[in-house]
Amino acid sequence: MAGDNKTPLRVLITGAAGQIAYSLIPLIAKGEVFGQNQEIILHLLDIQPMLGVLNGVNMEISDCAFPLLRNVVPTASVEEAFKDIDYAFLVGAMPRREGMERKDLLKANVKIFKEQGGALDKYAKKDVRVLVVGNPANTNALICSKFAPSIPKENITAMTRLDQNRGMAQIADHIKTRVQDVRKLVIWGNHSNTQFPDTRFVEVSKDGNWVAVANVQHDAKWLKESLIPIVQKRGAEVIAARKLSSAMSAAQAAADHMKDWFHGTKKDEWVSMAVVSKGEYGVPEGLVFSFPVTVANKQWKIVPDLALDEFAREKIKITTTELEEERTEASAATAE
Ligand SMILES: NC(=O)C1=CN([C@@H]2O[C@H](COP(=O)(O)OP(=O)(O)OC[C@H]3O[C@@H](n4cnc5c(N)ncnc54)[C@H](O)[C@@H]3O)[C@@H](O)[C@H]2O)C=CC1
Ligand SMILES: O=C(O)CCC(=O)C(=O)O
Repeated sequence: MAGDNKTPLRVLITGAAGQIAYSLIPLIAKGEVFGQNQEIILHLLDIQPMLGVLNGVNMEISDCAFPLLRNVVPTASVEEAFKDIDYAFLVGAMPRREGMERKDLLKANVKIFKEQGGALDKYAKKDVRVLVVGNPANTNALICSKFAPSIPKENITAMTRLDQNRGMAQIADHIKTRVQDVRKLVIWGNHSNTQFPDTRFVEVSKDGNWVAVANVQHDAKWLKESLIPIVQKRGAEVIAARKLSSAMSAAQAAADHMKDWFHGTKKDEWVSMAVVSKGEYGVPEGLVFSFPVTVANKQWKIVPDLALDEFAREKIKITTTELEEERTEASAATAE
């Protein structure tokens, strides 16, 4: 029976009248994130001028007749939206248009995340788990956490799962296998074109066994060099084609991120999440940085002791420098 006897989870989506939310809402309401026995109360936040559109979205939610959906709270009130929430997808922010870099969004968007950090601090449950999707996602998460001092820093993460999914799909296509037969692609760093998609640990399932990608037919140069710019520039490529940024795939990645955080990762599976650094792999403390993680009991853990060669170190340095610059800019913008 839908929901069983469990208490419903209060799940917030911000930017709820926007395009990512439109694809994300049904994934959550159908039980694909928190499970088929978990009832949900959806809190949907957007800004006042979008309330008419949000009302239309709410009508469609009703028309879907989702069995797991106990209630919907569509609102432009930050207090109402963040009140007692268990999980938050912070999507609402200005998206990039053609010709812009994600960091061009920084000044406008970090102010939103300063306000929402304050709202998490004041109104959300203290063990709330947060996924920041709105760009620049890593630095927005850092700012959000800075203004939510009562929420553990580990509970505020940012999304690089779309980059992981993009890379895994490209690899599967390249070596002519199924995407579920590829694992351990690592995204290091920023959700930007400095990110480092690292293929050195990739494994492929062959005849029922996982083997290093080096042991299957592949083009080593493509894997080491070509894949990196493909993944780094995929967001811009979609914008150029659609005249809008990725939405269906972003929603799927957000659902994947939260599902793994909620249910845990499979044995020997790594996923990439941007999480607060405590200095792992030489990344400065406090940056929200994408690492390979495993998850158990709703706690992520960075995969330890991976060897970094000169190439990897250089790439990680580039994305680290960008995140440090973003942190400086964001601190200035939120002090204004
Ligand atoms: N981390 C990632 O992998 C990805 C991140 N993104 C980012 O996600 C964000 C949203 O993208 P879309 O849904 O396509 O944009 P959209 O423009 O369709 O929707 C954004 C929504 O956010 C709302 N919004 C703006 N300020 C808000 C506030 N203070 N509180 C609540 N809602 C607010 C807007 O009114 C709008 O309805 C963008 O920043 C985009 O760049 C998009 C794809 C992937
Ligand atoms: O690239 C962008 O700014 C659009 C959204 C995004 O972050 C992505 O598609 O990866």
